Amino acid sequence: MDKINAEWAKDIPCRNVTIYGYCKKIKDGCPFKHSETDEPAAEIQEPVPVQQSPVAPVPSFSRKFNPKSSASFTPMSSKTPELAAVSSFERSSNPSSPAPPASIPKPMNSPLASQSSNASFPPQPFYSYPASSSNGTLLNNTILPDGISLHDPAFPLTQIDKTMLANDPNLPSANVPLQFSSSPASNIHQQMLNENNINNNNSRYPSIYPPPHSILQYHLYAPDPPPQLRLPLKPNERTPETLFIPNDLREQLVKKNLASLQIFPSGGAIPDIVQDYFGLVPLDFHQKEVTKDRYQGHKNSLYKVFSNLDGKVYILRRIHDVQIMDPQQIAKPFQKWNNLECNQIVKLRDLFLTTKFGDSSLCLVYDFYPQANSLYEHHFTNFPLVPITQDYLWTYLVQLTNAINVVHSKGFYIGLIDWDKIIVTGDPGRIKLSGCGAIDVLGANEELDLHSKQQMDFENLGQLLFKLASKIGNNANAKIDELSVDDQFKTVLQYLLNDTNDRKTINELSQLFIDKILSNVESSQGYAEYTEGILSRELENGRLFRLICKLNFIFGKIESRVDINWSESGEKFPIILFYDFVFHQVDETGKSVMDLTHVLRCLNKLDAGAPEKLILATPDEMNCIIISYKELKDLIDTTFRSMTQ
Ligand SMILES: Nc1ncnc2c1ncn2[C@@H]1O[C@H](COP(=O)(O)OP(=O)(O)OP(=O)(O)O)[C@@H](O)[C@H]1O
Repeated sequence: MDKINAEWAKDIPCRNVTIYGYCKKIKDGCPFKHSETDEPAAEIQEPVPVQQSPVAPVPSFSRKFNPKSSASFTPMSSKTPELAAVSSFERSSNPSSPAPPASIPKPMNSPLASQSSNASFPPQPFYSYPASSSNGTLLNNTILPDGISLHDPAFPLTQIDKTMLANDPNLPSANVPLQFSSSPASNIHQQMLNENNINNNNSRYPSIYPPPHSILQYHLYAPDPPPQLRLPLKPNERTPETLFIPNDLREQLVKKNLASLQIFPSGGAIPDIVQDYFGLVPLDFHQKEVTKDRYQGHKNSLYKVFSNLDGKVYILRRIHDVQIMDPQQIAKPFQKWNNLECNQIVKLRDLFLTTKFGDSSLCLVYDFYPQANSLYEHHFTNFPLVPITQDYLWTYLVQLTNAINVVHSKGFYIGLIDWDKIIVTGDPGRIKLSGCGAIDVLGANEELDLHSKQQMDFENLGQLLFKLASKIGNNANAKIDELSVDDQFKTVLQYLLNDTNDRKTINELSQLFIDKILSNVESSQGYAEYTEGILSRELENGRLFRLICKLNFIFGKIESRVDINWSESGEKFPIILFYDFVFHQVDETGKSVMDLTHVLRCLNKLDAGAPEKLILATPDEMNCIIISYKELKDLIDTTFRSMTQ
């Protein structure tokens, strides 16, 4: 920053002009290039409408636009409600059609593309904002497209943003409460709904999902190198894997997110909207032949769907061509299964009849578990195959016994326990019964009394475990005694498959493997602690990321190079020194020191505003400042605030 000889700057266009339309430092001798016509913003003329159109009177700016000072900044003013009718703001070469809204400023003071004052901008980024109330107060839990929370005090809104949000007729008004879920997927969903409102104000549903910028690119993360390529670490060095979430778990979670966000081309035989659900993606792509009649002779299909009520992802099972006259036939099973709380049963969320598929279809909506496979697929068809072992058999037995216990204690029965109808939702061998409730609605097994139906559950469980056990060592057609499992497991199978005993109870059953229940509790607890530990490693990432963003917003701005406040005697100079102190440490030989612990320690103290003092020295070590983290924090906050006003 050579302030005395500013010759180098004379050919560089002034950023102030680019951003604000004028340079307030011009009178103080700003050394950057200004064109002759540059004048203070107050003199900028009111925007002149290009033409009066009955559809959309859109202002066009004849000069460089200065959103800060221009009182006429009404990007989507409520005075021009017809603007909403301009669908998707496409560029049009037709002179009689309304011009697109010109020069809408980008959020967060990003430079306007001011080279052409009539340039139109793709509206999407601007309108992906969540709603604001009329006084500009933001609703809670809203996020920017890049995931920065708008109500985060670290990122107060600029006046431009507030004006834009407050005046935007495309955004829902403050009195329409928006239901934001805390899940990222639903935030994205809400954002997408807002985006869609631009394209078609009459539609409540989005046409594009997910918006391209929200697709997670997990393959862009560099994987850990193979062991032979790993560099030996010094005692104080750590690999990212030991500090942050392990790669395989992260990839697994990212894939789950991707699976949730998956879309299917609209049109064709699949309706766009079914009741409160949209974005149907067919799920049952597996190649297996359906040999069983599980739904009283009715065909069935499975879709992943988005709910328009809460933005979450669900699965929708459609049972084709069902005629139900009595509403109670739907209401009663729904109440039963919807109220059931059991970790081993996929929750039924909704149940309705619809004609959207072209027939009278019964639709059952359940929780969606991304990347879940059926037990059969998990162990016998999908790649990589997970070999079935006796440990798996025990854990499945424990979990399914719990499911039967919960259901029987409520006074009903499961009816369907099969390896196609059990999904594996995660480690270690976590399973859930899916598809519960359907046979109740269809009135299957009506000839049986409750006791017989419940006894059928024990038998179904026995048959499932027998089929699984016979796959260990490939003992097809073997008898229980010939299976490659231990005697304790054989005893359980004998109990479950004993035709002569029609008084089986959960108590008797669980006594046969009480030790396995205890070890199951132990392993579940261990896994919970492991995941909690990983979660705690990631705990501060978001906060520190926001802090680093804040520092970077204010550090190294071109204007600061000519601003006296940032010079060695200026009040902002400690920020420059602190930035160097955190990130540009060198050892006594001048070699860079990259110590993550040092960075984290400094940033944490800064964030907390610790009273601890530190010495900040200039690179030539001729000057130094003693300052506390608290003072630095205040200085950085004031600087950041002044930039955002
Ligand atoms: N709740 C769920 N969440 C996520 N994926 C699921 C869920 N339920 C099922 N799936 C996936 O959908 C696939 C198909 O399930 P489905 O219950 O239709 O099995 P199926 O063998 O086709 O049964 P059916 O004979 O009833 O059609 C499963 O293999 C599983 O991968």
